[in-house]
Amino acid sequence: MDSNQPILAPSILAADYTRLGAEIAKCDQADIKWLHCDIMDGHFVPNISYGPAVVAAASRSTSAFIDVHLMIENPDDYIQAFVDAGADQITVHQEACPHLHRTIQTIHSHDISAGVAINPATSLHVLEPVLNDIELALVMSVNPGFGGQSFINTTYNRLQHLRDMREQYNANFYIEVDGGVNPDNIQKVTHAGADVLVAGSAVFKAPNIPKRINELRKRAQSGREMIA
Ligand SMILES: O=C(CO)[C@H](O)[C@H](O)COP(=O)(O)O
Ligand SMILES: [Fe+2]
Repeated sequence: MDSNQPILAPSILAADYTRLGAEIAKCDQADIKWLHCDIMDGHFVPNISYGPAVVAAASRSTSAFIDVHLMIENPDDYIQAFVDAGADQITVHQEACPHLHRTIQTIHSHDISAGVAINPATSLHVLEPVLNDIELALVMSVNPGFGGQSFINTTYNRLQHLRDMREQYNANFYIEVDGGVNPDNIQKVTHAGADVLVAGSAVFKAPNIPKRINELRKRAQSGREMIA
């Protein structure tokens, strides 16, 4: 973790796929640092999104950090494919990994960052064994599988709790939040402790994408400044 500024990570799940390069170029106009790619397999989550070919295309079209969120069963089987597609970080779900340390080690063996995600109903305590091994913890604020869902309000307390756990363990990972982030709640989300904000619909359904990104970032920063 090397930034004190909140990071906005647009999720291309909500982009217009007929013009993906142009949509990403609009994000680059607002100088995005991270781009979030959502992989869904129809098993771990009840929806299918896209695979490594789309991640490779996205990666070729921007110099942003490619943040891959695997909502799939048996993620170990696909790590190599997403590394080859240009992933700078791969996040797996704790719920999909019976041998979590091994999966994290496999991701690290490719010299990229490793993240672990948890669903809204999963206890934060499952992260304790790996808090000192990861670069990112992803707190889902919706049940994964679809864009455009409403933010679950219990997430605020979970973010505060995870921030306390990070301090207690003297750990150094980003706290990312994903699902239903919008201009009305983003300030409260960073105030609760999130460092990285994924936003799909709030970015790509906006009439002016660069303007919306700047608005979200400004509000995120003001929430961060409210932390004592
Ligand atoms: O992982 C995800 C869904 O499972 C997406 O990253 C998330 O839903 C972003 O979309 P939105 O901002 O529209 O909620
Ligand atoms: Fe995601």
